[in-house]
Amino acid sequence: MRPSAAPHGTPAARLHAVTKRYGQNTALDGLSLHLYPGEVVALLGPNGAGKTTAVRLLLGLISPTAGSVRVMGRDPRDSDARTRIGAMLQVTRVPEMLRVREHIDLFRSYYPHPLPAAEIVRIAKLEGLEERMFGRLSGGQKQRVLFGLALCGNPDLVFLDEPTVGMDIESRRSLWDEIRALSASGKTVLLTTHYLEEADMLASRIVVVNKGKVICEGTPAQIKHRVSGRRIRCVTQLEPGFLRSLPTVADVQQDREAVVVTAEHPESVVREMLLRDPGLHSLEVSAAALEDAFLALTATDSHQPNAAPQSQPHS
Ligand SMILES: Nc1ncnc2c1ncn2[C@@H]1O[C@H](COP(=O)(O)OP(=O)(O)OP(=O)(O)O)[C@@H](O)[C@H]1O
Repeated sequence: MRPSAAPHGTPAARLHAVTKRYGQNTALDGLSLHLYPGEVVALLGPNGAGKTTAVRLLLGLISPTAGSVRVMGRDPRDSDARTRIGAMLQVTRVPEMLRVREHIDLFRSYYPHPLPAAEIVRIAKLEGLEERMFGRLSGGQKQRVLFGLALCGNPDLVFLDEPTVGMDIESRRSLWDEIRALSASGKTVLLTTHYLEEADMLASRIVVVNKGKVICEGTPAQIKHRVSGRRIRCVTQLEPGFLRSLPTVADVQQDREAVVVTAEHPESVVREMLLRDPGLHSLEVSAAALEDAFLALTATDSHQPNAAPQSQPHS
């Protein structure tokens, strides 16, 4: 079972009331984020929300304008902190002409207590690829190498930025298993992803960020619960404006030829829709998904720029 969303104890890493400005642009606005040992935390948010900025601060690559950043109780630029962190970033570039084995050996040499190379090969499923040049690997294989390199120093804290981009379903699922194994062994994982299914499957806690602030956090189930109601999906001639006027309808979205209506009481909404449009077809009613919750949360926040953050910071 996954841990609860209310961890406690000493955080492995924390951002406390952090503001980060780039000139006039406020990327993070008083954001607090605590990561506890054994957690897989998914940081979600629309483009430009501040996710990368938060990760770059925790990696010590940039400094906060205000607030404090700590990794293992230290400044993240401190070498003791840095050697306990592993990162797989979208921007990670490694020489194309080095072989996989050479990359692993090189990365292992940066750390005082590296994992054995064979262990990296096993965890990242690189068997048979050791002698291949990095530049000759497929996109998904490159991702697996970068995952392996992030683990070379046997880190306590691992940052994974969109780790399964470009992977086929089998590789994605096997990487999820490895990420679960990392957290089961007490390591802390911070994951950013645009695949909400990935956050749903992996995260013990989801932190939703928008415009540099935490707008919501909790287990995937708690986040989904924030969107009460269910999803009605069907193909209909009825106008979105009319659908929005029906009792308990919270949201109406077009999805290709279908319309997706979120409503507290789908039965009465469906009844009314069928009455008004006898040609309505392809009807499905399902529970709200994480995607619905995410869209509803970030949309509400966009409409209310001064909405109070709803996180529950840990002291
Ligand atoms: N070096 C920089 N100089 C100026 N502005 C920046 C810089 N880096 C980020 N920003 C701005 O800060 C805000 C947050 O950016 P950030 O990259 O942290 O968002 P993100 O949530 O990671 O987005 P995405 O999902 O698109 O990667 C954005 O408005 C971005 O344009």
